Amino acid sequence: MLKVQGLVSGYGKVQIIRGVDIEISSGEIVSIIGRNGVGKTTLMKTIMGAIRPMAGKIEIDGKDFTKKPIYTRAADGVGYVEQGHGIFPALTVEENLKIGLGINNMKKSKDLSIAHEYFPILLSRSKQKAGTLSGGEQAMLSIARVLVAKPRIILLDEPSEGVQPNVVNQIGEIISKFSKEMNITILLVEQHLKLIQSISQRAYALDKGVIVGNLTREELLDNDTVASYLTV
Ligand SMILES: Nc1ncnc2c1ncn2[C@@H]1O[C@H](COP(=O)(O)OP(=O)(O)OP(=O)(O)O)[C@@H](O)[C@H]1O
Repeated sequence: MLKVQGLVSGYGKVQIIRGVDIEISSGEIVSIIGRNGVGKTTLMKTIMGAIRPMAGKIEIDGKDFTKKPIYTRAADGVGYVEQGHGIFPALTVEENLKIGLGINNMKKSKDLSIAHEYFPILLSRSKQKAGTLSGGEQAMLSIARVLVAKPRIILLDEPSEGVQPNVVNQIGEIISKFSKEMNITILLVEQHLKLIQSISQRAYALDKGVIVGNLTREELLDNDTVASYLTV
């Protein structure tokens, strides 16, 4: 479904991602784990088209995405939940969700039912300004906003950030549920060990811009093994 080969990217002339290979099948939930600053967000942004690769190839469903810009991704079924959730705080929950439907559909009363089906709390908060939501609700909104476009793959960058532990569990269960029911592939960047372990089928470990581990589900469930990739 997603195939990344020999990917090199960074900022200016500085290489942060230094030859990454990743392969994910349709419907899989796969995590990228690694310490702070190893390049996880840079990798996600490169796959998403926000950073142009210096070398390598990105394929999604057999189509070459290497040089495609970020704004074509949503129409091609690729959703991105950026680190820090990326919601619009001055807009209402409903307006944020409508943005997920695409700029052309903003004024139409399009179907947001998928968002409400998986995140019912957002229905009761429809008219509330997104900036006044709790951390957990903001995380839910950021995921729901991508979900309304019915993507085939979602890149999720640290959805647990600023979210209470019990709500992180709840969000994890919802991600697993819609991934299974809608056959959505998930590439997850996380530091939150429990979330990684509860929903990932396997994981890649990233260190200094290269893949240093390819962990099976069994290896992921071993706290010491995972911790060795997450701690400094
Ligand atoms: N816009 C930028 N310009 C230059 N360097 C950057 C930029 N964004 C990130 N970097 C650098 O790239 C490196 C990797 O950062 P990145 O955010 O990808 O790491 P990360 O693994 O996602 O970290 P974290 O877990 O803290 O989010 C860091 O050294 C960072 O300082």
